Amino acid sequence: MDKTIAFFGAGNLAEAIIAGITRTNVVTKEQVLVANRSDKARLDLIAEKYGVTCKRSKEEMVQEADIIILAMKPKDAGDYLNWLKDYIKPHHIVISVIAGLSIEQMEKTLGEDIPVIRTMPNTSALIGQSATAISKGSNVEPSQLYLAEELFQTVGTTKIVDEAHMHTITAIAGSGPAFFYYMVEAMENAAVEAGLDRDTALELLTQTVIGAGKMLESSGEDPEQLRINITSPSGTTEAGLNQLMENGFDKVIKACVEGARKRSVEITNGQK
Ligand SMILES: NC(=O)C1=CN([C@@H]2O[C@H](COP(=O)(O)OP(=O)(O)OC[C@H]3O[C@@H](n4cnc5c(N)ncnc54)[C@H](O)[C@@H]3O)[C@@H](O)[C@H]2O)C=CC1
Ligand SMILES: O=C(O)[C@@H]1CCC=N1
Repeated sequence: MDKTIAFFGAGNLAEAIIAGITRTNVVTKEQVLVANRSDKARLDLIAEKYGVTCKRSKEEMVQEADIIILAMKPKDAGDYLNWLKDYIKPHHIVISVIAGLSIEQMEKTLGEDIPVIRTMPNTSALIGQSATAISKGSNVEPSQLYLAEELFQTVGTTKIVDEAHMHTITAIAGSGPAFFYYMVEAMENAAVEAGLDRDTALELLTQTVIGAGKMLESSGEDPEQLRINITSPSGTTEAGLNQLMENGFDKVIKACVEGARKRSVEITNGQK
């Protein structure tokens, strides 16, 4: 890809994407420019680890960039967009990974003529396994959308979606890995309480999650059928599932997804 990519924000998510795009050589390291607001040590670490360029001024970065990636927290996005609007040109493509920041909000500040793309990746980008949803603004050419897909395909799979679904997608795919990690933590703790050593528990759980994910991906069965296949009548799985059902698992998960989704709506509405 003959494009220069400027990251504004060098946090966890930016690092995951930088790791992916530098690993796959979709652009050269020199074509990746990174800025952070204040944490210089963090920037030095990113420069050392990935060989990307972290020494340009923010103004120079915008001038050199073809693609500008917004990777700061939602609360910092407004100030940054207000700054960017004086430097941005219609040849730039702006890609946001920020939860709750709408295309309308970006276009309103930057101008209707600026191509703006909203995405929702997750931190599995670090190992090339993100599930990234992508929505395009009103001024995005098919070739520009393709470029965004190409970029995020270096860190996993991509799916073009209607922006209206971004709140839900942020809950299940952006935040989603954290919910699975929490479930693994809970299962690990339960196994340890029952006397298994932590390392063995985590090793077995990790492969169990990987195996289940790969079955979902490639067995051709839906999750319900895969669950049924494991559940022998009067067996151990049935006994465990009964506990989940009796203790309101479905309700808890629904509340979890709804809580995350609602928070995304609140962020869009400017709530702290
Ligand atoms: N962490 C995750 O799993 C995911 C995060 N996101 C989104 O990615 C964004 C970043 O999240 P994290 O990386 O977790 O946050 P983080 O807090 O680790 O990193 C954000 C960085 O942006 C920097 N920053 C703030 N204002 C800046 C500016 N004007 N110019 C340059 N840098 C600036 C901060 O100094 C900080 O280092 C958030 O908006 C979040 O909604 C999206 C999907 C998943
Ligand atoms: O928790 C957050 O707000 C971000 C967005 C999706 C995942 N992490």
